[in-house]
Amino acid sequence: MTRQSETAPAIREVMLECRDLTRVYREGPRDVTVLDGLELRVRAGERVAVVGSSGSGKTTLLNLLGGLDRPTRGEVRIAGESLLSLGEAALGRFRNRHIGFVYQFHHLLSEFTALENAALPLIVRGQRKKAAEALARELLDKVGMQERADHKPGELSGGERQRVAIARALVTDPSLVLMDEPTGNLDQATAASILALMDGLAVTAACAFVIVTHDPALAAHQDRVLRLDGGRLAEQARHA
Ligand SMILES: Nc1ncnc2c1ncn2[C@@H]1O[C@H](COP(=O)(O)OP(=O)(O)OP(=O)(O)O)[C@@H](O)[C@H]1O
Repeated sequence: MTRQSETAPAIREVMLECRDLTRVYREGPRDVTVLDGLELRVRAGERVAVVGSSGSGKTTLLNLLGGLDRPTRGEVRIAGESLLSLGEAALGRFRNRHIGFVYQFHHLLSEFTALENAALPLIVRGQRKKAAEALARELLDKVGMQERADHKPGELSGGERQRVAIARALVTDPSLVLMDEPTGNLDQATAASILALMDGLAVTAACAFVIVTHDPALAAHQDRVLRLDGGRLAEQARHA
């Protein structure tokens, strides 16, 4: 007799969990509740798209998931660790260790080359420059930036800078990648190669992805599509 574990894929660990996540902004005399008791669970290797109208709170949510902002109420746990329990320095180390960011403002360092920018998270982590740059070069190859690895951000197009940011986000082999319109500036062929790279990482490295997008094709490519509305997430589609 075949055991269950030999036939069914193992249920993977929860990599990201939000409970009762609430963010209220104070605007003069009144409070604006943007996220209101939001719940979310993303497993290792799962890719989730978050869609929603402008102003629905997608950026607010990404900032809370990445520990760039603190919730008014509720909590975010990543790889079993509650972000609220971490002080600023520990949070910085935790981010470097577990989270890859691809946000719309790439914040590449202008005086460094594409290669140096992509290697930076590993250098910050204490890895030697040569080893860090070898890994960064591999990632730049995968995003089609091998020819321009020695150029500085000012000498790159918007889409090229975006690809360097993607390489930088993935170079640390993160548990969770948070992306805001990751393929927005890219042509179809380049976007397709980035999606293939993400698919590969979800499978081989069990990386979890949360991808904010207005692009229906990018959303439809993910395992689940969640819609942010009224401060909470509701499942719009499930493809897995
Ligand atoms: N620091 C802040 N102080 C007060 N209100 C804020 C602040 N940041 C965001 N908001 C408000 O919170 C709401 C959600 O903003 P957010 O940027 O998260 O939306 P979004 O879904 O990412 O929008 P878009 O798709 O247009 O980028 C908006 O009404 C916005 O004006």
